[in-house]
Amino acid sequence: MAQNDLFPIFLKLNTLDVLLVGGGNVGLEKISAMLQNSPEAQITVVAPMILPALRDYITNYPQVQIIERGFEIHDLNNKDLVILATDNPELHAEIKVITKQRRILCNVADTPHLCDFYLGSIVQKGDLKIAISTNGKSPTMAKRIREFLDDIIPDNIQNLLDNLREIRKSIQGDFQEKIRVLNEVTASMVEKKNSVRENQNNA
Ligand SMILES: C[C@@]1(CC(=O)O)c2cc3[nH]c(cc4nc(cc5[nH]c(cc(n2)[C@H]1CCC(=O)O)[C@@](C)(CC(=O)O)[C@@H]5CCC(=O)O)C(CC(=O)O)=C4CCC(=O)O)c(CCC(=O)O)c3CC(=O)O
Ligand SMILES: NC(=O)C1=CN([C@@H]2O[C@H](COP(=O)(O)OP(=O)(O)OC[C@H]3O[C@@H](n4cnc5c(N)ncnc54)[C@H](O)[C@@H]3O)[C@@H](O)[C@H]2O)C=CC1
Repeated sequence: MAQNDLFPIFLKLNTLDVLLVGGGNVGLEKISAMLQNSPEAQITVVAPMILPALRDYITNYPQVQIIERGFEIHDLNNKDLVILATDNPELHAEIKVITKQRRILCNVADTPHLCDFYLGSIVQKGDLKIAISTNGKSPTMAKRIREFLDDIIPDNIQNLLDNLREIRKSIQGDFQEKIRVLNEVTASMVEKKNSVRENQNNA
């Protein structure tokens, strides 16, 4: 079976400097994906034309900076991540060469072969966050799975997480003992799934 070789990580965008090149519809999609997840993300947008909807969107995020002009190479200075979202594929290819030389991770919207990383579909329920990727095969399927998971994961999952955090803090004993207690108190979460499976198998 084909395998998804991507390695998911969860970035702290408030501690990184992101450059978004392009401020149109695709730029708006990418910046809202970042800010919905990391409202304090440090983002600079550079583009000669900024979509009014993007300008409106970032009024809630005073740390986001806009530079209204075409991309210049020095825009890459002190950047950790770059997202390219202009309507100029040649420019994307040129910038990608430089980011590679400078070892800055780069996502080129809608151009998988130029990406060092992909954006995922994200389920958010309080502190719980699930990132979904289809290995670039079908972003629409990723979106649908997000909607499905969002629907079935209860909103009060946060209470459960908060309780587990308290239990985690209160357990005495060594590391092994901690793992044993936490496995025990969460066992019912998987037992339920197993019993559904058994019922299905018996049916
Ligand atoms: C490889 C990747 C690279 C990247 O951009 O990071 C990529 C590539 C491409 N997207 C394309 C199109 C669409 N992308 C979306 C939506 C999303 N795309 C996202 C990620 C990714 N898109 C990365 C792989 C993720 C994975 O591994 O699954 C999501 C998950 C995250 C985000 O962008 O925030 C976000 C859903 C967020 C959500 O709602 O949960 C929709 C649907 C819609 O908007 O409703 C469409 C139209 C329908 C369709 O084509 O499916 C095209 C064709 C462009 C063209 O036709 O010209 C390419 C290029 C190609 O495939 O070659
Ligand atoms: N809008 C969409 O949902 C989709 C768009 N695409 C493609 O993606 C590309 C981008 O789409 P949109 O965001 O809708 O286009 P757009 O026209 O709304 O935005 C393009 C942005 O790139 C900026 N730009 C152009 N040259 C630049 C430069 N030298 N430096 C910095 N910024 C520069 C423009 O100022 C503008 O902000 C297009 O090629 C489009 O065909 C593909 C699939 C879907």
